[in-house]
Amino acid sequence: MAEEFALLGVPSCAGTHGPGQEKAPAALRSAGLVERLRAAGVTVTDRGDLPVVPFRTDPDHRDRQNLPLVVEVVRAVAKAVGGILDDGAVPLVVGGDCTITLGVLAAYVARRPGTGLLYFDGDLDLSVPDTSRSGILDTMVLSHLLGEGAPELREAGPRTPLLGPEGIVAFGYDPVELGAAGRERLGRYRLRALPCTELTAPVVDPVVEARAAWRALTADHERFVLHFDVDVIDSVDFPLANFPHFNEGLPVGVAFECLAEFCAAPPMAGLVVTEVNPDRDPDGAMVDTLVGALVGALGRRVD
Ligand SMILES: NC(=[NH2+])NCCC[C@H](N)C(=O)O
Repeated sequence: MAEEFALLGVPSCAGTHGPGQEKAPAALRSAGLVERLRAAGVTVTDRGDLPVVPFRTDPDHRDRQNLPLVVEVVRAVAKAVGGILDDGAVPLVVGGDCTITLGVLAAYVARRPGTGLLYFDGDLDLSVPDTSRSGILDTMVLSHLLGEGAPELREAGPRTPLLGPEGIVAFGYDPVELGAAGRERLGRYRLRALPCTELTAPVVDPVVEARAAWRALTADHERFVLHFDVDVIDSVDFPLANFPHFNEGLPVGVAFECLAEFCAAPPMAGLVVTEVNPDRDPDGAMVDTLVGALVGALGRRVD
């Protein structure tokens, strides 16, 4: 039976640095995401959007900004993605900030415990409230998946930790943003994580590395969720992400080739796209290019 994708928009800025990402699901739809996927032979249904959560700061809780709101969105995502999985479809979740991936994993862990996470992101997001300067929760996604940080968030899924370190492979992170606490966690958990700097070295073939990354993850996991944060792309090339990485990250073509490699992998069982900020793209050209890359990547699953 043909694989069916189910598109879910999560227009939330609850856990991030500024406004704009709440417009991403609508922008991707206007750029023809659903129609272009269908034209490429991908079966997709549109499940609509969760409620819009506009950006705000939280001066009363500076180290864990908007925590109750982030938890609410995570729970709503878990419920909606759970429904998609129960229907036998493959979630295609469009954020929204990166905290939504906690909800996606909560849904998988409850139903399909042998699921790993390929974290294709410009940041490792290993901060916790106690040491974070910004208190922005989308910088703390992996730490909460691993069972650290704010109890309300790390305990929002069916088990804590939601994932062990062996359940995660990170790909393309920017070491400049890591910080001392992140470096300590990276070492302590022995996380499998390949920085962007190692992917852009002259002798390295990034697609070969991408293949090795998903294969390593699926050596002991039946399937994986692909988290794709567009901030893994160098902002000089493609300044669409909410949090910029100028002269860091992957060249746009390399990022899209790796995206295609991950998306074509048979064990890829769900895709989350985060940090798309249409305010950074007034003429819509980058959103259009991104839709083309997503369609090309998912189209590779169709024979
Ligand atoms: N997930 C991200 N955008 N991370 C970038 C890190 C940003 C900065 N160090 C902060 O804590 O706010």
